Amino acid sequence: MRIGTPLSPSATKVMLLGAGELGKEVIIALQRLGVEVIAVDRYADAPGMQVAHRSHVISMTDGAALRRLIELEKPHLVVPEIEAIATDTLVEIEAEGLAQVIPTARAAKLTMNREGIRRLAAEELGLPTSPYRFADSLAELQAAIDGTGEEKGIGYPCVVKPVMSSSGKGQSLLKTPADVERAWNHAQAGGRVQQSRVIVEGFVKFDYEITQLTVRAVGSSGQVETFFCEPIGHIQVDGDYVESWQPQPMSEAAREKSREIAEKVTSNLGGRGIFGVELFIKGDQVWFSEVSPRPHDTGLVTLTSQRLSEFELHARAILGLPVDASLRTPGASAVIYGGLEEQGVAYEGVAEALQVPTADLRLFGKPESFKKRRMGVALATGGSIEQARQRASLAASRVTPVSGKPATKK
Ligand SMILES: Nc1ncnc2c1ncn2[C@@H]1O[C@H](COP(=O)(O)OP(=O)(O)OP(=O)(O)O)[C@@H](O)[C@H]1O
Ligand SMILES: NCC(=O)N[C@@H]1O[C@H](COP(=O)([O-])[O-])[C@@H](O)[C@H]1O
Ligand SMILES: [Mg+2]
Repeated sequence: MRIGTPLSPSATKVMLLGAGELGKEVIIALQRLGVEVIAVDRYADAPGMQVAHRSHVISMTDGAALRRLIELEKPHLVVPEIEAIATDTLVEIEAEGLAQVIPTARAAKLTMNREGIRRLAAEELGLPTSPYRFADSLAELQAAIDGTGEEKGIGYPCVVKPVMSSSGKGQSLLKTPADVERAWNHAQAGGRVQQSRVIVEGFVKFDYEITQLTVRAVGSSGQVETFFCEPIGHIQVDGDYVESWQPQPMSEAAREKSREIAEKVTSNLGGRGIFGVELFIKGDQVWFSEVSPRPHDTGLVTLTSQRLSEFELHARAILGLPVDASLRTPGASAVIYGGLEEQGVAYEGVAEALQVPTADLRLFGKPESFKKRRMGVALATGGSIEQARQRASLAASRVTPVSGKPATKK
């Protein structure tokens, strides 16, 4: 593997499709290795665009626009950073040999839609998952929950999600029949793309949930091998992550099963790169939930807890370079939300946050804040997970997004 000089004919060129907080860190890792990086997203000044060599604003679900851009830029690698992409175009691009899609175009296509990855995991690979059904209308959703003569329903409690969405958008927990219509309407409003189909899943009463970061990278054998990071524990509120820590203590049996499931699903998806395998754990029992064939938001903790963060691991793996997935120290991350709806916000309390021992911050630089938009993250390490979590949460709580408008003179 050789790496060229950016902005010269020898450049090694990587295009990120999606340039949010996760892409920004991947881009920084690639920049450090002397890679030429092109960032793409649906809006200008996305976090990753601020650290890339150049950027483009397009609708990434528009296949023709995506193809034109790839033909123009001729990247060696195309790296999806979000799921809502014209993945059929990626399949074509890969087949035509125009660029290599990370980890594979098929992985991007299957995981863009909850139906693709769920059917692969449960029906083809036989992995344990929550019971599930799909529905295209309110009536079908009700029938999927209640059951029909011959088919048992999912029942209550259950979870309804648009088949294409992320970070909990459009997701509802249903406890009684009175919740069904609201859940259907919420899913219709919350999907990332225009798509009415939903999945309804039986609610898994897990003890805790983890992200099993799994890296497929060239190993000492010269072949692609599988490497596991220590499990990441996390807390989700309304389907969106608010806190994560590493390592999550687990029984030996649950840890082994988690790695087996992660190995099965990632080796089927193939290619090189990092995957975030989401698993629910109860005692020694493990359920597969979903997988991101890319860095995972809960893995932001690895910026402080691992020798190589999940972003550096992704950068190395996709370039065919060796990886080291080892833990450095217990660590934790805590999310900083926008809290207000405004462009160009400012952040107060940064110095106070960084006074917390071991604390670090990432402010993503998103041009527009929404109440529930993730704008930054606090990181901390500690002698124990508890200490790291307390420090990260304290640091996050000290950062306050405020109006960035100049104060008007009286
Ligand atoms: N069937 C279920 N049983 C219990 N909890 C669930 C179930 N499905 C989802 N959850 C809870 O909601 C969270 C988000 O669900 P899921 O990962 O499917 O949504 P998402 O929109 O893809 O989120 P992200 O993009 O952040 O991964 C889970 O991590 C879990 O806490
Ligand atoms: N769970 C998926 C996830 O965390 N994705 C991350 O959030 C960004 C979108 O943020 P936005 O919605 O604030 O634009 C994505 O670009 C990615 O970095
Ligand atoms: Mg998830």
